[in-house]
Amino acid sequence: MSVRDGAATMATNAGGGGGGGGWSNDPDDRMYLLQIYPRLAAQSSTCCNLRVQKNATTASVIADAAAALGLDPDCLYVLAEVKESGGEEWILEAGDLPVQRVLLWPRKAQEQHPQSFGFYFLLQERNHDGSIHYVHLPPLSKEQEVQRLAARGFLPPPQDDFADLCNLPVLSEDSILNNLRTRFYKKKIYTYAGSILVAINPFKFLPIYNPKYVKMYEKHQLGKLEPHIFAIADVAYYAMLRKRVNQCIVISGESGSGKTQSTNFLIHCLTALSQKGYASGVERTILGAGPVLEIIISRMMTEQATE
Ligand SMILES: Nc1ncnc2c1ncn2[C@@H]1O[C@H](COP(=O)(O)OP(=O)(O)OP(=O)(O)O)[C@@H](O)[C@H]1O
Repeated sequence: MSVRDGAATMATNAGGGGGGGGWSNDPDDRMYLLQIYPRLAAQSSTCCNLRVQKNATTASVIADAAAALGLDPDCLYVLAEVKESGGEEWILEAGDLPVQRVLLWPRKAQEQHPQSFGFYFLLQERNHDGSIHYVHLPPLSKEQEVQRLAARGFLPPPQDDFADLCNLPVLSEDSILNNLRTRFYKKKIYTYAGSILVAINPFKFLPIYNPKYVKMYEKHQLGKLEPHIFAIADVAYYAMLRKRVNQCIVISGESGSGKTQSTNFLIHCLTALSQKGYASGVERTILGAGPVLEIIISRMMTEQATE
């Protein structure tokens, strides 16, 4: 492929990574900005900014880039599309449409594509025997790739903890325990698994059970706020009012895990919700019945086990 006059393109400034916005308002003659980096024997650090139409071919883009960069028109050049995130460098055919490639890149890299974004075009000479020198960029691990894309703003920053275990990118015993541990160290003792609440006993008082929290979780859709036992109480309470059907909250866990304490928090929230006044004699009565109920239930279970 030799350099020839480009039919569809207009060369603008050579040099610098800027180049202004590349999009015209009229969809028919919309111009797209291509930033092309030369990788030549006589290396220059300048980049060439071209404004081209959507149907500009690789051949015409090469011709314009060579003209804009003042390169020898008798030499053979190729245009390579670089996608660092995939460790990929792809030589375009003469008839390929570079703008179509750009439109498949992450949005941020579409209007401006400086090399630092990892998506760009390279202009390089063909070898003397006509062959093309492919360069394989060192492949990135999945983790590195995600980090780089996040650093460049193509992906949201990686989360180090998830309020709902269902959102974990990898679901395994390790990832679940790591997530619960990370949250626990941040004093987040509650985590959802869908509509189930996992609670880890902090063995110390946390200031997250005062009336302000009852109010905050009232009539809130599960999952909208940080996981909390009051959110479970609230969902059960309003489901009972709406459906006019008794609701049941199952609390399970090993001895000392905090079942009694969680029951107390639930009763506290339920009585507050039902009375709309937060000092309640009803709460005291129900809480007082708790130990009696516990003895009855434990007795029933022992009897069942011995039958
Ligand atoms: N959310 C919490 N915040 C502060 N302390 C807690 C919390 N949950 C549990 N605890 C404390 O942990 C201890 C054990 O809790 P609890 O008695 O509720 O466990 P349990 O699961 O009911 O135990 P068992 O099954 O043996 O009756 C208690 O001293 C309790 O105050």
